Amino acid sequence: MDNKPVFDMVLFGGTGDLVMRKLLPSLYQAHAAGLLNQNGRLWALGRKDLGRDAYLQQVEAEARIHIKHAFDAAQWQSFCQRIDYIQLDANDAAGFQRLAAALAAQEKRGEVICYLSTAPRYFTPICRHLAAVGLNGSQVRVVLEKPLGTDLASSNAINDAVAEFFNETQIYRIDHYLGKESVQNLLAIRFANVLFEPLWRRQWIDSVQITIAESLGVEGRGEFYDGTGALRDMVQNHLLQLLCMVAMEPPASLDADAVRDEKLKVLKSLKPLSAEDVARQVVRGQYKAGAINGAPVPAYRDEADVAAHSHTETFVAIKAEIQNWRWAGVPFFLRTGKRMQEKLAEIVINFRAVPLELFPGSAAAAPNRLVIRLQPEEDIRLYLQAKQPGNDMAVQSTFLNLDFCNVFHARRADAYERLLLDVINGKLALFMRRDELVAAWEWVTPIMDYWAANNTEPKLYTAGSWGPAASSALLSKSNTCWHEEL
Ligand SMILES: NC(=O)C1=CN([C@@H]2O[C@H](COP(=O)(O)OP(=O)(O)OC[C@H]3O[C@@H](n4cnc5c(N)ncnc54)[C@H](OP(=O)(O)O)[C@@H]3O)[C@@H](O)[C@H]2O)C=CC1
Ligand SMILES: O=C1O[C@H](COP(=O)(O)O)[C@@H](O)[C@H](O)[C@H]1O
Repeated sequence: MDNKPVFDMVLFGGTGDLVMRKLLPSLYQAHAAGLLNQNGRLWALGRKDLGRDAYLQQVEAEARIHIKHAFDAAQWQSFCQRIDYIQLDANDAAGFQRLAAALAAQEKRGEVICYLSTAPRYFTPICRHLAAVGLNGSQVRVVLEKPLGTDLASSNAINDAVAEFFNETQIYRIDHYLGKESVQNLLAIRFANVLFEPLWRRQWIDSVQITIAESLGVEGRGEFYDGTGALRDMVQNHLLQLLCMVAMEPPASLDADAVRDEKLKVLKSLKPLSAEDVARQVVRGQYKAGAINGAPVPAYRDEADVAAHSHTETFVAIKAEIQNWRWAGVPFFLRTGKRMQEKLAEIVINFRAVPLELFPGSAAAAPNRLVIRLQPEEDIRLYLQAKQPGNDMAVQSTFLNLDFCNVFHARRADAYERLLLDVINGKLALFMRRDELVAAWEWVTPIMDYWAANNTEPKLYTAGSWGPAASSALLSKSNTCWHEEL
């Protein structure tokens, strides 16, 4: 007896990069791990009249690249049994009728999941046409890919359009950072242990850093990126979601709304940034030519489809503050950038110094630090002071290391796999609710406004560095420095 939910997953944008590179490989992994109901089906959609065989040929060529060593020919063949291709243009009702007919012809029917992996301008016609063929009932879920707008008004317009046809509980807004194992582990570390919770507050924490650094550049997405920039691409969503996970109060349960209510409170407690605050507390950067791992890379402005005099930021650092009883006065430093020295995502909790130095023979005792590494590898390090071996009573810094890959040998699911399974299982906790999105846009709006009003030139940084010097200066004003500078 297969107790897993039966589903029909409809992939709008089925020929696109995201489906080929992330969604189908993730679904393949779930299939290979036996996590999908045997009657679960995948319907890939695209405008070309490809036919199933030609589509599958294309998918297999891509899958071999993206699945890499986990590709198994026999598993792949059985996975392909689930896949069909339907020609559909978002603006043409005929394709939706073909889709509805194909779904209706299924012997076993379950949840219908419509994954909108297209540009957001197609969301409205897609939802309208789905409703017209009856595919917006309670058994239908709709997954929305980012970017959900470029500002609050456009985000509201997209959400209003989708809300005309779907209830909030049918809408899954993806932020793939919430699917990362170590982000969820943060909840476990905080709320399944007594050790940290008493210390997790302004009395004991000096500052928090959240970094998402990439060594890649814009990778063929120059046109999209040049109209977007790092603030909209990474800060408004991923970085603020990570901040919520660090700062939220313990939820009453792990139910979707219990978790999302707590995240919303954090977003609403973020101190609004005045124009003066933006000038002082936000660093806008853009990479110039440099080298990554010894190989030369061009300046952002020389990337394909990027305007020659582009002001778009590829780097942002922000000092944020949360105005509530737990966090008042604790700076949260957020940072993201492309073409940084290495790919690295981590959360650093800097604890306060001990009130009295008892070990004068040692170098000044470094305060405790908890470093939660999300990628490239996942681990958690708790930096402590310990006695140096020998006769002197001197201490030195060392760390306890929780290396998850070595501790837990189970297969680690990719973020998209985890989130796709949650959609199939109807779990909304790791998806953004509309009010969270609104609060996040509201908080970044003064930054966008200030940059636009002042035509703020990004500060240039060398590709392969850790960003502009102003980013280090931002922290030194608070008597601290980025983790890698320690
Ligand atoms: N790629 C990534 O890593 C990420 C992408 N995203 C977002 O996901 C969305 C998809 O991205 P990506 O896959 O990279 O984009 P692509 O440009 O690679 O693919 C776009 C897809 O949209 C389809 N499409 C275009 N016009 C229509 C139309 N009129 N009717 C129906 N389908 C149409 C195309 O199908 P065809 O041409 O065959 O008709 C194609 O499958 C974008 O909003 C992107 O910003 C978000 C996070 C990461
Ligand atoms: O959403 C996005 O995220 C990726 C970085 O994701 P990661 O999981 O590889 O850290 C980023 O490259 C892209 O610009 C952005 O749209």
